[in-house]
Amino acid sequence: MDPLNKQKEQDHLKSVHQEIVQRYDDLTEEYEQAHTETTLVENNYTQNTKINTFEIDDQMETNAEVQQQKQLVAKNLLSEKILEQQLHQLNLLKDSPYFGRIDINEDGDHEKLYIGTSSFIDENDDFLVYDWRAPISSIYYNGTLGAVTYDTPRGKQAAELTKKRQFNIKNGKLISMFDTNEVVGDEILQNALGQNSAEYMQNIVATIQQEQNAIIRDTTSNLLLVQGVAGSGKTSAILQRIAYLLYHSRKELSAEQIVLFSPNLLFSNYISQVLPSLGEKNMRQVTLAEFLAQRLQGLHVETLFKAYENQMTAKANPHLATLDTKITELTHNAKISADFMEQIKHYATTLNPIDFQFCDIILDSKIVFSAAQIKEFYASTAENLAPQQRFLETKDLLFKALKDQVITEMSSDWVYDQIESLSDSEYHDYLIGKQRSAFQEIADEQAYIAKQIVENKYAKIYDAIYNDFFFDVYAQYADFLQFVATDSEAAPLIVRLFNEQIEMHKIALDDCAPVLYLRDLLTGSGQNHSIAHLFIDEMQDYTLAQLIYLKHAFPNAKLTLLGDSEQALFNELVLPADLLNEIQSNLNISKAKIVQLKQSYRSTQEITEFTKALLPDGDEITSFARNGNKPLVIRTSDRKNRDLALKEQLKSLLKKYPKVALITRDLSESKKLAKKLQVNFPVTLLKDNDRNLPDGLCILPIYLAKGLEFDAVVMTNLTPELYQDNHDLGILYTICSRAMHELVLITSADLPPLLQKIPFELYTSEFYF
Ligand SMILES: Nc1ncnc2c1ncn2[C@@H]1O[C@H](COP(=O)(O)OP(=O)(O)OP(=O)(O)O)[C@@H](O)[C@H]1O
Repeated sequence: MDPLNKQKEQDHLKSVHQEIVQRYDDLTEEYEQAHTETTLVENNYTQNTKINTFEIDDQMETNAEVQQQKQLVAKNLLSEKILEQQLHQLNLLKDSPYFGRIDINEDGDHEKLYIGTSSFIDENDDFLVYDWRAPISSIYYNGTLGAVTYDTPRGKQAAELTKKRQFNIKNGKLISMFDTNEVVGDEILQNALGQNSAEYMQNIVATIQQEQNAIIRDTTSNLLLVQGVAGSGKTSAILQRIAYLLYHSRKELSAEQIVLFSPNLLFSNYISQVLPSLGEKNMRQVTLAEFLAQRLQGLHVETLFKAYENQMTAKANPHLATLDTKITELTHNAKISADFMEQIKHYATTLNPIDFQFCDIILDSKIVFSAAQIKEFYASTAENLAPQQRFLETKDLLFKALKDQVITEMSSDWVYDQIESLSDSEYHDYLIGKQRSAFQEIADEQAYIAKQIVENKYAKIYDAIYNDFFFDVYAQYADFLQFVATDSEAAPLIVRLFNEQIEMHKIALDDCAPVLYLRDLLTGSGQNHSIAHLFIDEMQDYTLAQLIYLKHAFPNAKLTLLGDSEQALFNELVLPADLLNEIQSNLNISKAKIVQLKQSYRSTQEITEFTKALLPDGDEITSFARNGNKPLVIRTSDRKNRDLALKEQLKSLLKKYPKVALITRDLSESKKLAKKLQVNFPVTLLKDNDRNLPDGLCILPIYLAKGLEFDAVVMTNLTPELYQDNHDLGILYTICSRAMHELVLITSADLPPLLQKIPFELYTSEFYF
C-alpha cells in the first residue's frame, strides 16, 4: 500500500474519530442531565401519590397531577433509552468507526463512502459513516470493480465502483488496510479466521461473503431455508440477518418479535454478544426443551439429548431392549411425521362432543362442576362452530355458572357467620380502596364483603376454568392413539405406555408436538400472533411434526430455518431440495427460497479436506485457504495406550491453545473420560444445563458441542464397533468439524470403516503400540 495513501487514511480516521468522541462526550452529558431530571420527576411523583385522596376535589386534582407526572416520567425514560442506545452505538464506532470504503461514480458525481456498524452524520448532515445495512452499502459486499447496481426506494440505481478498500481498525487506530477487487478480500478474512476461539461468537460484519449476504438481505421470503456445510457461517449469517431486519423494518419490528430456537444453552450464551456488538438488542432465545417444558408444565418432558442417550444405550445393548423401548421404536417414525399431525387435525375437527375428555372441577373434595355438566355445556353450543370456538363458549358458560354460584352463595349462613366473626381491622381490610360514600347502607357494605369472601373461596375454581383444567388433553390424546392405531395389534400397548408415563408425570419427546397441537386445536389456546420472525438453528434435529407445531404456535412468523443434513444426529439425512418441498408443502407456505452454502470457513484447509473426505458427497464442499497441521490420527494397540496418547496430546494442545475440547458420542463416555483425566488436568465436564464455555480442557458429548467451535478438538476411542454406519458418520463429521486449528483422532489398531476410506495423504499417522 502506498504510504501516502495510508497517511491520508490515517488523517481521515483521526478526524472522524475526533468527531465521534466529541459527539459521545456531548451525548453523555445530555444523558446524565436527562437521568437527573427523570429521578427528580420520579421522586416528585412518588411524593404526589402519597397525598391524601379522601376528599373528592383533592383527589381529582391529584389524579390529574399524577397522570401528568406519570407521562413526564414515561417520556423522560423513553428519551433516556434512546440516548442510551445512541451512546452504545457511538461507543462501538469510537473503537472502530468503519471497516470499509467504496468509491463510486454515480451520474457524474464521485463519492467516497465509509461503511461501519452504524451511520454517523456530522453537523452539516454529511454521512461520515454509512450503516452497513444501508442500501448503498450492499455494493461493498456484492460488487467487484466496474458497473454495479444497488436497491433504492425508486428501484435499482446504477453506479460505477472505482475502489474498494478494507480496514482493520482497533481502539481508533488504523492497524492495516487493503485495496481489493474481490467481493470481500482474503487478507482481512484470513486474519479474522486465524484468531483463537473466543468465549463469544464475533460478528462478521466486515467480511460478509456474497452468498451470505443473500441470506442477510432477504426480506421477501416467507420461508428461507439455509442449508450450509459445517462452518459455512449459517449462524453468523442469521444473526447478521436479524440485525439487518431490525434496521430494515425499524418502525414495525422490534427484537421482542423475533424468536431464535437454539440447540443448547451453551450455544445461546455463545452467540449472545453478536447483536449487541452490532448495536442491536438481542432477540428472544429458547431451546426446544425449554419451549416444550414451558408449555407442558407439570410434566417432565423428555429432552432431545435424553432421547439420543437412550438411543445410544439401546444401540449398544440390543439384548436389553424392553417391551416399552420396542413400542417406542415402533411408533417413532409415525409420531414424528406430517401425516400424524394431519390425523390429529382431522381427529380434532371431527371430534364428537360425547368423546370430549372433560373432567370434574373439584374444590375441597367436592365436585363444583362435573364432567357430565361440562359436556352438556359443550353440547349446548352451536354445532356449526369450530371445536375451539365451542370450547371457548363452554368456558364462558362455566364462568357464568360460577358467577351465579357466587351470587347464590353470598347470602348463605356460613358467609354471614364469617362476616360476623371478622375483627375490625379484617373488616376494614375488605373495604380498602372503597370510598365511604360508595355504600348507601350497611347491608350494601356487607354484601360487598360477602361477595369477596365467596369469590376468594372459588378463586381456585376461577383459575381452573381460566387455565382449561377441566379438559384432560392427555386422556384425549390417549383416545386419539386408540383411534389411529385401531388396526394395529399394538394399540393397547401404545396407549398403556403413554398413560403410564403420564401417571409418572413424564412425556416422551415424540408425543410433545402432537399433544400440544391437539390441545391448541381443541381449546383455541397456545398461538402467539405477535412473533414476526422465527429462526430455527440446527433444523436437521427437528422433526417435521415439531416444525408443523412451531408454525402453528407462531402463525404470523416468517421462518428462517438453517441446518446441515450431514450433521444429523437425531433424524434421517434428507436432501436439501426434498427438504424444501416437504417443509413448504406441509407448512403451507408461499414464497419459499433455499440458499445453499458450500464454502467452509471455520477450519483450516487441512481439516476441511479431511472432514470432506468422510462424506459421500464431500466434493461439494470448498475449503478456505488457511493452512495448518494435517489432522493427526493415532492408532493404538489397546485402551491403556489410547489413554497415554490422549494425555500426551492434550498436554501439548493445552500449551498451544486456550480452548481444547474432548468431544464424545455420549454423556457416559464424557463422564468416564473426565474422571480419568481430572487427575492430570483441570477439566470441565459440560452438561446440558451449563451455559458457559470456560478456557482450558472441556469434555462434552457431541449434542452439546452443536454450533460451537474450539481451537483444537480431540476424539478418542474411535473403534470399528462404535463408528461404522451412517448414523455414526453424522456424529463423527459433526465432532471433527468443530475444530478450527487442530484435530486429533485416537483410534484402535484397526481404523473404523468410516476412517478407512480417507486417503492417507490427508492426515498424519502415528502409532502407539
Ligand atoms: N464471512 C465471514 N467472515 C468471517 N468469519 C466468518 C465468516 N463466515 C463464517 N465465519 C466464521 O466461521 C466460523 C463458523 O461460522 P458459523 O458458526 O456461523 O457456521 P455454521 O454454518 O453455523 O456452522 P455449524 O453448522 O458447523 O455449526 C465462525 O468462526 C465464523 O465467525
